[in-house]
Amino acid sequence: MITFEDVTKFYPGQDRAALRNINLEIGKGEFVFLVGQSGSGKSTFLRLILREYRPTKGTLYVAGKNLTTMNQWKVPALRRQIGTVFQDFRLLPGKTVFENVAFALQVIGKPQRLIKQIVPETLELVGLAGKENRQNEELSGGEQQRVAIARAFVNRPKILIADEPTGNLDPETSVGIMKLLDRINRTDTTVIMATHDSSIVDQMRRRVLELRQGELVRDQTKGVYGTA
Ligand SMILES: Nc1ncnc2c1ncn2[C@@H]1O[C@H](COP(=O)(O)OP(=O)(O)OP(=O)(O)O)[C@@H](O)[C@H]1O
Repeated sequence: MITFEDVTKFYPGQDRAALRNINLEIGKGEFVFLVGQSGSGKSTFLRLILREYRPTKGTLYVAGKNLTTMNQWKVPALRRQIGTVFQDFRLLPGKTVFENVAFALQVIGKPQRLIKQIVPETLELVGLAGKENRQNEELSGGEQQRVAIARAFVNRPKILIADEPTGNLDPETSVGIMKLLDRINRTDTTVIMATHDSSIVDQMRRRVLELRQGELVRDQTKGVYGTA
């Protein structure tokens, strides 16, 4: 699903690479944790997959496409196959739960009839049935993150990218969010999650990729957090 072939990324004006000679493959339906200290390159890794940047060197394939050579006009189609979830939820303010999730389908031109069917199904999946008409501001942090996950998943993307999704949540709420990501992963969605949450990585025992100063220093199946 994702292949990095000797990928290096320099930001303009930087003399140290943010990512250096990354080689790895992530298969369909895998669950991968991306760990490493602040500045080790995790966000850069995720942003390359989203084609927010191109590699400076090397080749990156995502969902069968070569992102290094992909034309800019094809990027929206790529991004429709990748759901994204962030630490700070990024919901549309002043909108209801239903509207936040429906919006993701409206912007890609799905008919209203379909939206009325799919949104409630997805809200049920994430444990928010009955809360369709709540405003974001009336939700707990964990509930807001569930809305964000519903929005990311409502179009059934092949890949879900989660950048510190539990970073603003207490441990108990975080466990609920991880159960949800696990459930989504079991639908054969590839999940890549950057995190500093050692207890979650240690509990889940999934593949762990560790970056250190832009280099891949560990690729461990059923791994642990294990970074200082
Ligand atoms: N837009 C940018 N321009 C220049 N340098 C950047 C830019 N974004 C990131 N960097 C640099 O690239 C390196 C990797 O940063 P990156 O944000 O990928 O790390 P990270 O592991 O995601 O960190 P964190 O855990 O704090 O989010 C750092 O040295 C950072 O300063």
